[in-house]
This record gives sequence, structure tokens and C-alpha cells, in this order.
Amino acid sequence: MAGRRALVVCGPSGVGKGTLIDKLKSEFSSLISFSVSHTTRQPRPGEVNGVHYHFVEHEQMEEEIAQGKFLEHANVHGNLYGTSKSAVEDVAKAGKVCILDIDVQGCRSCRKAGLLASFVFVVPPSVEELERRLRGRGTETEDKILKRLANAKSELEAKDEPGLFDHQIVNDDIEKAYTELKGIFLPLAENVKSS
Ligand SMILES: Nc1ncnc2c1ncn2[C@@H]1O[C@H](COP(=O)(O)OP(=O)(O)OP(=O)(O)O)[C@@H](O)[C@H]1O
Repeated sequence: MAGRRALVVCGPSGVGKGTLIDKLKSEFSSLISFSVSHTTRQPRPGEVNGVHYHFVEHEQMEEEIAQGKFLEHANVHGNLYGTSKSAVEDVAKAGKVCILDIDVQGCRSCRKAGLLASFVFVVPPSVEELERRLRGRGTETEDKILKRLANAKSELEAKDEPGLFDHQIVNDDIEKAYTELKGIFLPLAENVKSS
């Protein structure tokens, strides 16, 4: 679609977003990048301002949010995190497609902010399969698995929300899902090249 230069990937935890994005990265490494988020938390040792995050003061970030400079933001345990419009724009200026792996709330916010992107929702073949994948990954405690599954149910309800997602990809067979994602990604790469 004309003007779209970013790719938003959404879907419940464990559905395979990271796996699909990694496949895009390995096939199109020179055409893809990620935006640098802002945060008001303190940098950890080794974290570089402008690389890992844009580290900013709370007051400054609140002001910029109020000025509409952010596509989305969240308050996590008292610290603000967010994606600025300019951080996403910087990626397009560097000639690459910006990939945003964000939750449903973030998608709503990006839509409202008018982000020019293709919004993709990755759907699990079933909730049972989602649970199998989450358990199979072995990265979460039982507590977290249950929380993610509960979240998944409400996230799945959002996939048909009018005007929110442009595409739904069922991640049953990974190669098939990846082919669909590639079909959405390639026109965006063309748009970045010609802008
Ligand atoms: N089509 C598929 N068939 C079977 N297993 C898959 C498929 N796609 C991904 N997986 C596996 O499911 C697990 C979850 O995938 P992944 O970590 O990519 O999910 P995610 O959506 O990025 O999750 P999170 O939002 O928690 O980061 C991984 O172990 C991955 O290898």
C-alpha cells in the first residue's frame, strides 16, 4: 500500500512472532531494522544511549507524549517506555523497513497516531497449540504461562477489531506463514526504496 514503510507484528505470546521476524531478518538483513525505544529508567551497565534506548528524564518524556511525539507508550513499574514517531522515521530514512513487535494496545495507539505501516496479527492454529508452544519453549514459569494464556484470549478477540489489522496470518505451518509475511513485507521494502 502506498506510503507504508513499517511492519507491525502483533499476536499472543508464543504464537511465533519472534520466529517469523528472525526469518525475515536472516533473509533480508540489509532491509530491516528496529526503532530505538525511549525509557526513563536508568541505563544498566553497558547500555549505550541512542543504541539500546534513548534514555530520557521522566518530565521530558511526559512533555513529549503530551505533544504527540510518541506512537505508543506504557508505564512499567513507574518507568515510562515508548516508541517515538521520529525513532521509526529514522529507520525509514536509513532505507530500511522498521519492524515493531508490539501488543494489541500498542497497535491501537499506533493506529490512532496514524503510523504508516502494515499491521499484521499472527493467529495460533488453536489455543491448545499456543499452550504447547509456550510450554515447549521452556522459557516461562507456570505462573507466567497461565498469565500469557489468559492475555492471549483477550488479544485474540482484538484480531477482528474494525480498522485495526490489515492482515491475519495463521501460524500453523511455519514456512507457509513466513511466505505470507514475506508477501506483506516486500511491498514495504519497495516503498522505502522509492521514498
Ligand atoms: N509454526 C510453528 N509450528 C510449531 N512451533 C512453532 C511455530 N512457530 C513458532 N514455533 C515455536 O513456538 C515457540 C514460540 O515462538 P516465539 O518465541 O517465536 O513466539 P513469540 O510470539 O515471539 O512469543 P513472545 O511474544 O512471548 O516473545 C518457539 O519455541 C517456536 O520455536
